[in-house]
Amino acid sequence: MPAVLTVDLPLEVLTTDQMARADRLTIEGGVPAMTLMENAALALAKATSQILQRTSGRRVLVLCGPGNNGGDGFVAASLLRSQRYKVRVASLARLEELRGPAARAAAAWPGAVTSALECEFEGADLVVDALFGTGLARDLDADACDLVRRLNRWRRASGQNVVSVDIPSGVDGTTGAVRGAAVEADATVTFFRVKTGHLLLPGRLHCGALACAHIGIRPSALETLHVSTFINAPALWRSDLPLPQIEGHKYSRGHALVVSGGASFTGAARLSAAAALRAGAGLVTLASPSDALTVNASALTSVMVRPADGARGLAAVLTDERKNAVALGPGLGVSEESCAKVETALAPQAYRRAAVLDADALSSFAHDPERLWRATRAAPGPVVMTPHAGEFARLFACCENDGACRSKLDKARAAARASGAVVVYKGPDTVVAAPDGRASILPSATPWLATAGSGDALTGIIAGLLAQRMEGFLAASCAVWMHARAAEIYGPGLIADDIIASLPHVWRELCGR
Ligand SMILES: NC(=O)C1=CN([C@@H]2O[C@H](COP(=O)(O)OP(=O)(O)OC[C@H]3O[C@@H](n4cnc5c(N)ncnc54)[C@H](OP(=O)(O)O)[C@@H]3O)[C@@H](O)[C@H]2O)[C@@H](O)CC1
Ligand SMILES: Nc1ncnc2c1ncn2[C@@H]1O[C@H](COP(=O)(O)OP(=O)(O)O)[C@@H](O)[C@H]1O
Ligand SMILES: [K+]
Repeated sequence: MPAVLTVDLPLEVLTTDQMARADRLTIEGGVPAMTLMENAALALAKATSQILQRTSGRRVLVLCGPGNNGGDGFVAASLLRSQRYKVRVASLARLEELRGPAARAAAAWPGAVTSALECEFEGADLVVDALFGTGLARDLDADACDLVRRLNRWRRASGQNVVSVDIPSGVDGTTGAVRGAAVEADATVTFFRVKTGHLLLPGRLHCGALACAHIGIRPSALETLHVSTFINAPALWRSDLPLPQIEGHKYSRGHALVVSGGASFTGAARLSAAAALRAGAGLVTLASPSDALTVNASALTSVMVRPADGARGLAAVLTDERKNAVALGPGLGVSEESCAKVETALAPQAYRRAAVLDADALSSFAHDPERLWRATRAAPGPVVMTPHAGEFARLFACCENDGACRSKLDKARAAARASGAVVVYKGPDTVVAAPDGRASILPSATPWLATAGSGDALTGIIAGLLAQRMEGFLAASCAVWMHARAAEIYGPGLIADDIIASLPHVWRELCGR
């Protein structure tokens, strides 16, 4: 998928069940199913024709499936034919098996229909994939898998374009999983709202450029769907973004405390501390074990350093109420002492202190996650946890193995519910989930982010935003986006320090100056 961090897509993201309800409500409200299908086909034909004009192609092969996704294909085929493209149609089902609007769409197609299983791709300049959409209910059978794999091989060998209707056939629209085999598309035109399967891996990698078309479903349909999943884009959190005020001062921008590891593990916490400052915290202090004080102090300028040995030392530093956000984990070490430090940082207080837990602050509880959750649930302020897949598996095995958790999104939500914390489940499709059920999915991220210290920088950005009193879920979502955008702006060759150096460019974009 091309970079879409700054592309406009509607924020709400639906499951296939929610989309089916939106369809049903609209049809019950008086919009005929055929009208929705015609609108969907119009958008599809427009996108297809734009690609054909760009590539000077004229010959289109439309592959139609047994449901309404295939119906969209038949209507689009008729539209493209009326625009004088040379269109062939191949169907997976026998025409007499089609029902409802799909049957009517097929009956209105004036040309021949061949069998999709036997069709040749040679001679096509573009293939429209209208085999399966949001109604995919099980794995593709062997014949359909074979067809999809042949299509993918032809696309790679010929360099021609494939446009998928609604979702690449074979991708589960809700989980993003591949059900046997899945079409690799250059572009996907979906309808009304993006589905979770478009954003979660591996589904996202099959979509190509994703466009979302209006087909006559009113946005008010969203009210009855209780949508709680959103694309992680500035529109989600921009109005809550903390900006320095003319009448403000450094203390009004918050004071983040980052906890350093021992003498040979200090770099990670320094990255977090620098990132917290760049994210806008007015002050950042590094709480350092005495044996690491010199190395930390000699490597820092705008970040302050204070001695703090063990959990007691940390408690002493934290008596200063102005230190309103604390970050622990990077370089902390996996140990009982780290557990004690986390419990100290989360200890109930009369004032609201936010916390970010990453890396060793999570792994130290791998043998007893319930102990961590007792602390996170009792914490006086928002808690954000930032596990990568390995840390998530260690800490949230119960959510990993729960049969009801079918996707990364489900797992992150279950983890947030269990812990009472905001969970940032990192990776190329980072999911942020809040205990109240809200979730965001990052729509793209450069793989250059997979570099040592990158997660430490993210921890710091979250801490910096929390110090400025941004709400937990929004702060975590915003930090994940800023981190990815900083990397996107910097480009190839990125190392963790560059993410931090690139943050002023991200701020400039967000502030519009
Ligand atoms: N509703 C609306 O108003 C609008 C809907 N729109 C369009 O409709 C699409 C949804 O249509 P849909 O619900 O008919 O499902 P669809 O994706 O075509 O597939 C279901 C068919 O496939 C079958 N089937 C399933 N899995 C299978 C498998 N593994 N292997 C083989 N067969 C399998 C299943 O049969 P069954 O499970 O009953 O055996 C059924 O026949 C949506 O993506 C959008 O493009 C737009 O026009 C806008 C308005
Ligand atoms: N392939 C990838 N594509 C995009 N982002 C990635 C990829 N791999 C990792 N990331 C991101 O990079 C960061 C790595 O964090 P983490 O694994 O904790 O690294 P470290 O421990 O070295 O700091 C996370 O924000 C993660 O989402
Ligand atoms: K499709």
